Amino acid sequence: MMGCMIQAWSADDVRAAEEPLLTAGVALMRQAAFALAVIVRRDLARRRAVAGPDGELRDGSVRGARVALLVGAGNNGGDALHAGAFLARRGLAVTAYLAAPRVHEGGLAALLAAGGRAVTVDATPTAGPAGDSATSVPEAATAAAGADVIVDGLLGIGARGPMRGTGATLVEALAAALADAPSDGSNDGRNDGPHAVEAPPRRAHASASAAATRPWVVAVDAPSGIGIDDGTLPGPVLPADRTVTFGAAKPGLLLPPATHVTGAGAVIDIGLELPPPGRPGQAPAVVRLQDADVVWPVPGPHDHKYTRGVVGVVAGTATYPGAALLTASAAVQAGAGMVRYQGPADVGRAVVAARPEVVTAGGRVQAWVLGSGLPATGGDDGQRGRARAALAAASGRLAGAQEPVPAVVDAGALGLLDHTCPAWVVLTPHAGELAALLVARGEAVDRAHVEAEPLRWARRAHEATGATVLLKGGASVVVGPGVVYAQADAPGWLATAGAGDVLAGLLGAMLAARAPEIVTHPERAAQVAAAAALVHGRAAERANPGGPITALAVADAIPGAVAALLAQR
Ligand SMILES: NC(=O)C1=CN([C@@H]2O[C@H](COP(=O)(O)OP(=O)(O)OC[C@H]3O[C@@H](n4cnc5c(N)ncnc54)[C@H](OP(=O)(O)O)[C@@H]3O)[C@@H](O)[C@H]2O)[C@@H](O)CC1
Ligand SMILES: Nc1ncnc2c1ncn2[C@@H]1O[C@H](COP(=O)(O)OP(=O)(O)O)[C@@H](O)[C@H]1O
Ligand SMILES: [K+]
Repeated sequence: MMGCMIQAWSADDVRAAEEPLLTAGVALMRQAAFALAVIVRRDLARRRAVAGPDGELRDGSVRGARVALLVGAGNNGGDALHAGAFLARRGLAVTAYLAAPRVHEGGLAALLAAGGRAVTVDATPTAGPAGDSATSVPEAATAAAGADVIVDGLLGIGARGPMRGTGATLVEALAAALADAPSDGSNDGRNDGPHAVEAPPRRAHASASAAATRPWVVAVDAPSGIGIDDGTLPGPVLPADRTVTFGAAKPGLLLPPATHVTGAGAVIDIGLELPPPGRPGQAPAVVRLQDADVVWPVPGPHDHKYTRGVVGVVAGTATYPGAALLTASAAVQAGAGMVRYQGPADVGRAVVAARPEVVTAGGRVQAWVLGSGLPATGGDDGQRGRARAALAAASGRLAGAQEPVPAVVDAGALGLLDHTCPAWVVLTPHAGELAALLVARGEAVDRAHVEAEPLRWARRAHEATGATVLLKGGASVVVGPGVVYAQADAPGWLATAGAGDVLAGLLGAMLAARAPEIVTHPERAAQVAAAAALVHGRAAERANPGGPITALAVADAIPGAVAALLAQR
């Protein structure tokens, strides 16, 4: 692994990595809790910024700020309690809401000794741990919703299944209470991943409006109740503005849908060795590429159009001619040596009129882009036949044909896969298309199932077809042989017709540029697909930062996005 990609390790691997340190007596929890407290203080100070004499905003005082700790039965609650003790010692008003009959004893003792309060939360209050009082779930939710910051320490990597018990009812009540409170906009909903430790922007603090503003929610290790290893949302979860995670990112922080409730990130180094001692060669469960990880061949003096890669496009029909232009444009803008279009003559003429770089003459190609703008059923039989022939050639199944080459199989071409594919064939379905592909293979699954468990179903599709699978969505999941990538690089504005056609063309150009390498090392196709999702997202952002975009504008923003990535080298 290279660059600065984010590696997420399974809960089991993280535990295995913690074990030797805990055996050696390293105080991992105190390290974790101290880092958590520092980040909570810093985020709070930013949110309470005040204007200095020069008019510049400066971090504000956090003294007296109200901190609500949500504390579960395990060590995740222990982290929250110890962090609360640090914060109480710095003058913050810390109250722990204990959502379990027994909580981490050392953490509770530390909090009480530091001047914090603890309240047992229960529908039918009974005597709780020493030094606390009791409250009902609605009272606790109302009180926590009125705090300046909520620290969610209900469940971490010990979570099994949907959150149960008092923690679950508390989170449900709190989520309802918070939904009514206005946000101050500190978190714009963008998830830059666990390594994005930047503090929220400074906001001028006005006590009247601050009282009405919803609290900043900091998740300890993970938003409690997410599927730590699979990124599912099996039950109640409190969406976080920041997730402070220990030792390494966890898969659920990167994978959809849970990645959308993690907020900003922060991975705290607590000295874990990963892969864990005793598991050499163990790979991270999920990887997220960062800008520096994008491999983009830069042409040199000996290159010519054929070494740069020729992309063959079989996309668009008389009914959906726009897909042809979007796919071909993206391939051109991504720097393909040449783009050859195959399709109905009038569609080809329209493509060439708009993009004179495209040729319609036949010839050798180094990667195919197949199926964008081809309906799943019916439509243009000629175009379907071309796509089927190109897919067979790409897969190496056409007697006497050229060497196999990578292929992107999109939209209507997904239904043409009747054989097992090599992994240099990359499928690019959205959730509905992935469900249809699996239904055709005997699975009982629909779009909603795929959206709820994207990793599971993308993996199933990879296993069923052999192909690399790029499952598109607000965050995209790529599954190839032995690897999983999860990219969340795009603004929501990218959810617009034709955006997927642009991704297909872009990915085709990226595969064509490295075709011989990808066919020799098909496991690398997944990394190229993940990089294409990243570049696609960056281009979308550049197309119109913060506002609506069109698919063609995304294609036209690819050159600038690539230049910006290369300039970071
Ligand atoms: N080891 C260390 O020193 C370090 C650990 N660290 C921290 O520890 C965290 C892991 O701690 P952990 O192993 O105690 O598990 P944790 O996530 O707190 O939950 C376990 C408790 O929850 C319960 N429970 C389970 N599922 C449930 C559900 N669905 N709904 C409701 N309850 C459920 C479960 O009950 P049980 O299943 O046993 O009945 C048990 O009581 C980790 O994320 C990190 O924050 C860091 O400080 C670094 C050093
Ligand atoms: N909410 C979202 N946020 C960011 N990107 C999104 C979102 N929804 C979809 N996308 C991306 O937009 C593209 C849509 O592709 P697709 O569904 O195939 O549309 P089309 O078939 O119209 O081209 C995909 O690349 C997908 O990852
Ligand atoms: K948590």
